Amino acid sequence: MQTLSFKNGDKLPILGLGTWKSKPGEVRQAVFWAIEAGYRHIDCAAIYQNEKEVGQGIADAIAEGLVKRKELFVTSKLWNDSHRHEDVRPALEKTLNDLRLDYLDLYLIHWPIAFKPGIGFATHREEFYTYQDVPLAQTWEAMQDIKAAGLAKHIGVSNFNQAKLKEILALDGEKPEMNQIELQPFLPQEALVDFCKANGILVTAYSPLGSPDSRAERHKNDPKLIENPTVIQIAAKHQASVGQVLIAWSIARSIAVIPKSVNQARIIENLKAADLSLDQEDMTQLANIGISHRFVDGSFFTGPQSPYRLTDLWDS
Ligand SMILES: NC(=O)C1=CN([C@@H]2O[C@H](COP(=O)(O)OP(=O)(O)OC[C@H]3O[C@@H](n4cnc5c(N)ncnc54)[C@H](OP(=O)(O)O)[C@@H]3O)[C@@H](O)[C@H]2O)C=CC1
Ligand SMILES: O=C1CO[C@H](CO)[C@@H](O)[C@@H]1O
Repeated sequence: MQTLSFKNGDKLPILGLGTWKSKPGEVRQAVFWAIEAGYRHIDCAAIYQNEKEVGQGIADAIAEGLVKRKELFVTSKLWNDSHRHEDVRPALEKTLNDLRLDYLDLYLIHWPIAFKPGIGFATHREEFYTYQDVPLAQTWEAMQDIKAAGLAKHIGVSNFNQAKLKEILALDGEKPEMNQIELQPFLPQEALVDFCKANGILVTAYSPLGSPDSRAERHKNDPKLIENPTVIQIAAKHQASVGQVLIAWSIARSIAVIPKSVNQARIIENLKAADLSLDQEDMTQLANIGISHRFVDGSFFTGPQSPYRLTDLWDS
C-alpha cells in the first residue's frame, strides 16, 4: 500500500478505515475484519462514542497475531468541549484508555470551535466559548505538550480553512502535520489542498463516498455522489466499483482517504481501491463533474446562538 511521509520519515498508509456512525455493536467486528483484510490505518474520534469498541477490535486483532501495535496507524480527535489547555490531556487519556493504547499515531483538533466542558453539541449561547475565551493558540500549545510527552507521535487539525491554518503556522513551535477535511469530487477544495501541501501539511479526505448514511431530514435533497453518472461511467470503464473510483480519486491526488464501512464485503472492496489507478481523462472528467456540494456543512455549529459563523470554517 502507498504511504504518505511525515517530516521525520514516519509513514501513513494512504487508505484507512473511517468509524463515524459505525455502531458500537458493529465496529469491533468491522475493525477486526479491516485489519484482517490488510488495513493498517484507523480513523477514530471521541465524539463517535465508539472508541471502546474500536479498541476491542484492535485488541482482538493483536491477540490473534494479525498485527502488532507498531504496524498500525491510529488517529483520534480532540472534541470541541476540551479545547482549554487543562482539558486536552485528560481528553486524550480517555481516548487512549478507551482504545486500549498507550500512544496515538496522530491526534487532531476536530474543529476550530470550542464548547464548554461536557457539551456534546452546543446550541445555546452559554454553551460555547469564543476565540477570546479559548484562543486556538492555547489548544495548539496543549497539543504540542501531548506530542512532547510521547502520547501522540504526530499532531494536526481537522476542518481548518486557510485563515485558521495561517493562525497556527504563525505561532512559534510545532506546525500542524495534518489537516483532515471533506474531499470528494463534488468538493475538491484545490486551493486549500495546495495551501496545505505548500506548507508541509499532509491532507486526509473524509466522507470520500459522500457520506451516504446521513439520514437527517436536512440531507434528504443532497446530491448522491455514489449515484453520479460520471462516477458510474468511470467505474464501468475500469471494471471497478463506484466506491473504488471515489477512493482512488483521493489517492491519485496523494491524499490519505478513510472510507467508513461496517460491511465485510465493502471493507474488502474499498481496500482494493489502492490498486486502482485513475488516468488523466478520468481525473479531468471528475474535475468537470458539474456539481458542488459539501456533505458535512458545519451548520450544526453555527446556529443563531453560536458565536461562530460558516466563514470561521470554510474559505468559500
Ligand atoms: N474530521 C471530521 O470532521 C470528519 C471525519 N470523518 C471521518 O471520515 C470517515 C468517512 O466519512 P463518512 O462521513 O463516514 O462517510 P463515507 O463517505 O466514508 O461513507 C460511508 C457510507 O458509505 C457506505 N459505504 C462504504 N463503502 C461503500 C461502497 N464501496 N459502496 C457504497 N457504499 C459504501 C457505508 O455503509 P456500510 O457501513 O454499510 O458499508 C456508509 O453508509 C468517517 O467515518 C470518519 O472517520 C467524517 C466526517 C467528518
Ligand atoms: O467527524 C465528524 C462526524 O461526526 C460529527 C457529527 O456528529 C461531526 O461533527 C464531525 O465532523
